[in-house]
Amino acid sequence: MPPSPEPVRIAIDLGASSTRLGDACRPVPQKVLPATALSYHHGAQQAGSTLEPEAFEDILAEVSNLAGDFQSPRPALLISTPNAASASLRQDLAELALEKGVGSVALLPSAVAATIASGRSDSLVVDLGAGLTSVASVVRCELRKASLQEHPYAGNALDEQVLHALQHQVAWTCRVTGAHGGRDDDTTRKRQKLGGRLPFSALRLAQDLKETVCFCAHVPLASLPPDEPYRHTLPDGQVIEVTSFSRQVPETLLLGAPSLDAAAADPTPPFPGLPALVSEALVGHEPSTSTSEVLLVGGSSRFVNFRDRLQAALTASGITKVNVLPQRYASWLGLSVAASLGKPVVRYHTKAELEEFGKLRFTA
Ligand SMILES: Nc1ncnc2c1ncn2[C@@H]1O[C@H](COP(=O)(O)OP(=O)(O)OP(=O)(O)O)[C@@H](O)[C@H]1O
Repeated sequence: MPPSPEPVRIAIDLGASSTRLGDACRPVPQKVLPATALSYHHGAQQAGSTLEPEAFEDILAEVSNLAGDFQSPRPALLISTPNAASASLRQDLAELALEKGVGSVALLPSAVAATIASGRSDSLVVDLGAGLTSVASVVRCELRKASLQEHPYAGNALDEQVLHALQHQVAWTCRVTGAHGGRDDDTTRKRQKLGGRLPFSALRLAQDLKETVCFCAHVPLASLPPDEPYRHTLPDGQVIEVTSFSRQVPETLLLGAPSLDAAAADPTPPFPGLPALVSEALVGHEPSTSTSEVLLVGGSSRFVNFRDRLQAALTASGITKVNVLPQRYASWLGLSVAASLGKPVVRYHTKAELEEFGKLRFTA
């Protein structure tokens, strides 16, 4: 009998801003889907959040496209997600994938994937994404849970800071509800000052501004004199002044920020700043490993001067070097490498296990 063919291995990197997926043999994702399973709001990444199976349908449809179909040989999935906050989310996706006909599933915390992408087996990973900032120690390709620090202050929160800074400068074009409370109506578009519910276009504009005009000052902002006003023209021709927020917004990653929803019934805690998170993580970090270096990943770490400022801020914690990976999607690359390494880095779970225990039992 001829040996059964190897299953196609598909890597899925579930992020808050997008889902990256593709054939795990390739070093870059074949598809980048806009965020679906993890919503824009960081609230969806709180521990214990669950999602309806429909939230994963477009992801599984893409897996089916990439693998040909779910029949023989059934694809093997390798899923990377933020480290702890969305544990129930990755469990849901893994179990649903097995029920839909995927052959086997493995999970890799994103800190482990980033470590593997850097060519190491140990590191202290600082990941600044869209929904989550996390610091985690990885030893011999395993996440040290005692070290894990996560906070929902990341790229999305910075977008909200930019919006807040713009609220007295910009009139937004947005859809308003029709006169009879019906659904949004193109004919009732009006210009209105920012307030109440934010139009998605406003958040998108804030994100673009953050990525293009915001940067870190080369030394702490408090030690610098006020800068000259700088004007920027928005796509609709409005002119705004950006100096009031362009350096302040990324600075909050280092200095910390108050709770964004302090008035809510269940507000998120204030963000203590990255140096404080790293100090906390170092308490659970094994001293035998590379304690003097940090691996910095995630889209929100890409501000000009940010790496150097972080390195300077971490010297008090004994960190002498902050390394960055040049790849845009470092954890996807790590998944791809892990897929080729196989065991012991990756442990695949099957439907038989799901049927026997009623739930998959992941260690990470
Ligand atoms: N050049 C840039 N400067 C600042 N921020 C950027 C830049 N490029 C991307 N970002 C921000 O990075 C974030 C996306 O990063 P990333 O892809 O690492 O997140 P994710 O993996 O989807 O999210 P999470 O890790 O929270 O699940 C977005 O908030 C985006 O605006």
